[in-house]
Amino acid sequence: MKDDVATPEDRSASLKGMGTSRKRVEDVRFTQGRGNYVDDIRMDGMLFGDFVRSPYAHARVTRIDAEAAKAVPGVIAVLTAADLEPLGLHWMPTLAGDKQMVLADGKVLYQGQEVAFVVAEDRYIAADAVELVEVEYEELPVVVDPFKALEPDAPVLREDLEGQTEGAHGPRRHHNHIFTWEQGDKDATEAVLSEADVVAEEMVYYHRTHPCPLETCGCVASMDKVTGKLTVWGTFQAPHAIRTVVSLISGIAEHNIRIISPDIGGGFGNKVGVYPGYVCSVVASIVTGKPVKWVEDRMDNLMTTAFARDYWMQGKIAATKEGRITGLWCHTTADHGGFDACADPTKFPAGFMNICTGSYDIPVAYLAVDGVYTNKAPGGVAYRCSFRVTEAAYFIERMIEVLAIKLGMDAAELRRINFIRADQFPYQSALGWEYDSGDYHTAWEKALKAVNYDGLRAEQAQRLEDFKAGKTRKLIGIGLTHFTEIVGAGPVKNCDILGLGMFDSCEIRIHPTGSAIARLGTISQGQGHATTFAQIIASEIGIPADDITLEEGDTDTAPYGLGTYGSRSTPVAGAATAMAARKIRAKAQMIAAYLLEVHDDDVEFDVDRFVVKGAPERFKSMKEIAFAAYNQAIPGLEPGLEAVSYYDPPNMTYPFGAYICVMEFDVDTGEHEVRQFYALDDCGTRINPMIIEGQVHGGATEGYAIAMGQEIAYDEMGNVMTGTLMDFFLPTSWETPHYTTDHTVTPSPHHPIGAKGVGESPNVGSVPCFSNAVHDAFRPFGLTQSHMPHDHWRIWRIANELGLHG
Ligand code: PCD
Ligand SMILES: [Cu+]
Repeated sequence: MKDDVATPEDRSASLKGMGTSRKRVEDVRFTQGRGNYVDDIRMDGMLFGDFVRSPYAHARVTRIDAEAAKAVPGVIAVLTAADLEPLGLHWMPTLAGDKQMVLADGKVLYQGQEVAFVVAEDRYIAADAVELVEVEYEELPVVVDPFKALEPDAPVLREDLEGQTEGAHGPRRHHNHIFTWEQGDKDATEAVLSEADVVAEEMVYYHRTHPCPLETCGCVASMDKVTGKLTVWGTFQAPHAIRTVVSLISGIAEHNIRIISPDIGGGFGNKVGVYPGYVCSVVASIVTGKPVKWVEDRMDNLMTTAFARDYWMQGKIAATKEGRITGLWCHTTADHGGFDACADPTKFPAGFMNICTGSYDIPVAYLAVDGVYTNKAPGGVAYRCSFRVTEAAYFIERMIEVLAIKLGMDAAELRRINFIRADQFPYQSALGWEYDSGDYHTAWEKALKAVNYDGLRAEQAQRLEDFKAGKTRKLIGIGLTHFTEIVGAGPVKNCDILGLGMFDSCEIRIHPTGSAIARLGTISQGQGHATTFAQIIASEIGIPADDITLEEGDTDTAPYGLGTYGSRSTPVAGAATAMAARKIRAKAQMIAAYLLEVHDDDVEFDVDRFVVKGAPERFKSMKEIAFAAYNQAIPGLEPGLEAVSYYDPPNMTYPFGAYICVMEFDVDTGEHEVRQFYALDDCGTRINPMIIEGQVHGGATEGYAIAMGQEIAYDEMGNVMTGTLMDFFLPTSWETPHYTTDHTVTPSPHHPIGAKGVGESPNVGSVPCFSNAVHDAFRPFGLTQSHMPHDHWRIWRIANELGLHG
């Protein structure tokens, strides 16, 4: 038999298990135009919805006249808040404990807000009719600046909350104030700051941006009046949570709701939240008895769905003369827009921003975050870090640079002397986290060596001399970052969303002939879960990954899970997958021992079989065991071979990375060139190195976009200045830098396979890296801090303000 002669290495290779760069199975479908996205769904009699949106950022809605729109042939209905009110659906709960208007109820709070929902026989008729809905607005004063929003005489944005001094996250001290969240020891930190040798202080702003996935948000809602069953296909990153929310707000029993996330064309956090379009489509389907589709256009998506960041972070960092950091202080003003619609775990209204001590051993720290309402779109979920770790990493990595300037020190050296040492893990941070594992010094040295750091600094110094001598107009900037991520929300004891604990799940069913299907509570949006989760199972139970079907996103078949965001799939659902596989392996072991007529303890697992200890020629392959399981394998033992695991992780995982980039800046035009970008990631055990590399390329490209040009900008009237791809920067292959990827492996001690997440890391790490390169180039001329995005105009302006234009 072939089986008998194959070496364990050959057998292992044929499984395509963990550690192999297995090709992405989903790409066969995607590259041949056979993906199935929401907009591909077509049903008999399907209607289309489109929104009338507010042109004003703050206005009272005094009259809505839909008569002309309703008269258009093919228009079926026009919904307004007045129609939703009797159903109690004119407002909906947000994932952050706030409530949000589904359709304008008396006033609008941001440009693009949903005012009325037109339902028609086709999309074009709906769009035409939208133009005919007459809405009268009475303009109100607009606030787009969160600091101005907190002034005593600022206009009242949320009239529905007037007089409410208690919010979802504690006391409110002003009519536009949402919450104050405090972590750490304020007094101790302030004491350290007042006595320190050196204190560096800076306002670090992380601008408002947007993930802009290729596919916009959308859904098809179909209420079957005969069966009473509501099915909704949609771009949902958390299908089960959506099902529960729909049940809670509609009163439809949860078993009568089926949520399906088909293929998703990129999520990046944009598709975590609940949008008015979903609610309106469901209501319209119930009212009309027909399926209703709603799909945003690009402007809808950019202007109204979950934005990212918009954090003003005032920082102070204290150190000794030698550069040992002694304390960190941060006060953040967080601009949440018109409604607080973030998707952070309940106890963390500013997400995990308290990871802002970063990779450094900082004895005391204090963080306060004030959430503020402004006349901008709500959200704050996205992107590539749902939980504000990007903001935290940007803050600390900028503060380190600012401190290095103040100390007159090399920033690589400053990091080195402050890193948490390998022997300090598990490490308790001053702001309350227990970092599971890390080896920062090793990663840092490897990175510095890989780019020849000293050589780069010498070249940079030479260039500076040449610049001063008038021989060149280009400066070199070296960007450094060492980030620590926190992903895998999360232990149910401290992480829930709307009361739903953030565990995750996997169910595996082995078929008689030894192939299998696995279903998870997560949902891939392009990450390649069908490829990687099968690899975990392959390694755990010895069935080739190619023989395993992986399914996600259908709430009628998948076990309950909290979905995919915050790089939680690998840390949580990945762990559930390994645990479910191990349950199967345990039963397989019993069956194998019985068939081999030895005691359970006398067989051991060997790649794809159980062998009798000391007698490897006596074995039962997993294939044989699977078949036996469907007969009376062991008298009295229940037939079948399947298992489910609901996994509540004991801790988060803490991936980290060392990123270095080299950029050149043309002082006269403000143009830049990314000469080199080196990314070392440590995500613990690596499941699929090729997919990890793809994640790093994608995340770093998004980071490049954010740092160097991407922004959702508003004018003072609250108009979105960047609502189309003409103004919103999305890098193409032309602008995208070349990346060098590298890694170290420090497994997570508590994760069953030692894996940590990686999807978010490259964004968390690359933004400060690019931004630090900009600042580094101009450091010799006195630049300490300037706001992103560092587009050509802003870089030109820096050069100009520093007097470099002669
Ligand atoms: N160690 C390791 C880790 C990991 N991995 C892989 O990698 C990936 C990823 O993972 P993770 O990290 O775990 O993550 P997830 O959960 O899955 O996902 C999520 C993320 O993911 C990322 N990436 C991506 N990609 C794509 N393609 N698309 C998309 O959309 C996206 N998104 C983004 C985001 S944004 Mo948020 O939502 O904001 O929070 S979060 C996020 C997958 O596949 C996995 O399996 C491996 O292999 N290994
Ligand atoms: Cu995150």
